[in-house]
Amino acid sequence: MAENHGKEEVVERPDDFHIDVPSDDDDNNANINIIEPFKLKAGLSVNSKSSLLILNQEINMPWVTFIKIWNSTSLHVCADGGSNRLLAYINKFANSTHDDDCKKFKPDYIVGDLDSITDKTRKFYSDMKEEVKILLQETQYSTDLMKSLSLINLHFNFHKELINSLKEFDEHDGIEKLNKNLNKNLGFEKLSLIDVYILGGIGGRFDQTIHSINQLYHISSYYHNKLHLTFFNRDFEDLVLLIPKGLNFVKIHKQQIGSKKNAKHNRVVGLLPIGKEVIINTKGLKYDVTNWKSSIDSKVSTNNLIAGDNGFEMECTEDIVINFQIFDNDFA
Ligand SMILES: Nc1ncnc2c1ncn2[C@@H]1O[C@H](COP(=O)(O)OP(=O)(O)OP(=O)(O)O)[C@@H](O)[C@H]1O
Ligand SMILES: Cc1ncc(C[n+]2csc(CCO)c2C)c(N)n1
Repeated sequence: MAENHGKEEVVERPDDFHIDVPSDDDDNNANINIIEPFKLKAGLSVNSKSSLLILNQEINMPWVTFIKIWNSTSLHVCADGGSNRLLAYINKFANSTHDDDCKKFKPDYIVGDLDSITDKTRKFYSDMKEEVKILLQETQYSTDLMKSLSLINLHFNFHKELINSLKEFDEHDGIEKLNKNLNKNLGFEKLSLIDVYILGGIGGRFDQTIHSINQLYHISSYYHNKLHLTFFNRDFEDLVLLIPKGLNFVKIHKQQIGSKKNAKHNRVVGLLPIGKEVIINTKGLKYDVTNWKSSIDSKVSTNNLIAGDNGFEMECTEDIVINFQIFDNDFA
C-alpha cells in the first residue's frame, strides 16, 4: 500500500471490486492484522476465549441470531440491569419450553453496583445458586461496563485467583483491584487473547455511548491489544470496534455482504477518528482513500461502503474507531 506521505486522494471503486485475501503462506503478510467482524453474527466459530456481555439496553434481535451468538461464546456476563434485559428477552420468546430456556440461557456472572437489577430478576438467578454468580461491586468511580471487563479478563486469564478471591470478597472494588495487580505481576504480553462481544452500550444514552467509545480506546491500550471489544446495537445491525494502528485486512465472507438488491445498505462503513488524528490508506472501499488525513475536527469518512468482494485493506497511523452496518436477513 502507499506510504503515509504524498498526495491525498479519494478513488471511487465499482461495487464488485475484487480484492485477494492475504494468504498465510506469504511472508510479506506476516504483520497484517486480520479482522473478521461478522464471524459471530454468521454463527462461525470464534476464539475459544470469547464472551458475550449484555449491557442494560433492550435486546431486539431475531431469536435465531441470539442463539447463534450465545452458542458461539463460552462465557456469558450481564452488567447489572443487563440481567433484566436478558430475562425479558427470553420471556418474549416464551413457548412450551420457556422455563427451560430461561434456565438454559443463564449468565455465568451478573456484576455491577446492582442498583438496576430488579428483585424479580435477582431472585430468579439467585435461586440457581452457584450456577449464576451475582457479584456486588459498589464503587461509584467505575461503570458496570468497566467492572464487567475486569471480571471477564480475570475469568479467562486468572481463573484460580478469581475463584479464590470470591471466598472472601471485597464488595467495593475487589474485582478491579485484583485484576490490576494480577495483570501487572504477569505482564500484559503473557495474557491470552480474549474477544468480548457486547450487546448494547451504543445508540442509547449519549454519555453511555461515548463511555463505550472511551473503553474501546482505553482497553486496547491498557491490555496491549489482548482484549478485543465489539459493540452491537440493540437490533444487532450496527457493529462498532477499534481498528489498531498498522496494516489490517478486514475480511468479509461473501455471503455476509448480502444480496445485490439491497447490498448498498448492507455494507455501510464509517471510519471514525474519535481519538487522535490519523492518516488512512484503504483498498477495497467504495471511496478508497490514499494518504488521507482524518480527525474529528477536520474530515471524517462516513457513508462509505465495502466494495471488495472479500473485504478491504486498511492501514492507519493511529487506532481508529470503525462502524459497520449489516442487516440480519443476510445471516438467517
Ligand atoms: N441508556 C443506555 N445506553 C447505552 N448503554 C447503556 C445505557 N444504560 C446502561 N448502559 C450500559 O449498561 C451498563 C449497565 O447499566 P446499568 O443500568 O445496570 O447501570 P447504571 O447504573 O445505569 O450504569 P453504570 O452504573 O455503569 O453507570 C452500563 O455500564 C452501560 O455500559
Ligand atoms: C469525575 C467523575 N465523574 C463522574 C462520576 C460518576 N460516576 C462515574 S462511574 C459511576 C458509577 C455508575 O454506576 C458514577 C456514579 C465520578 N465518579 N467521577
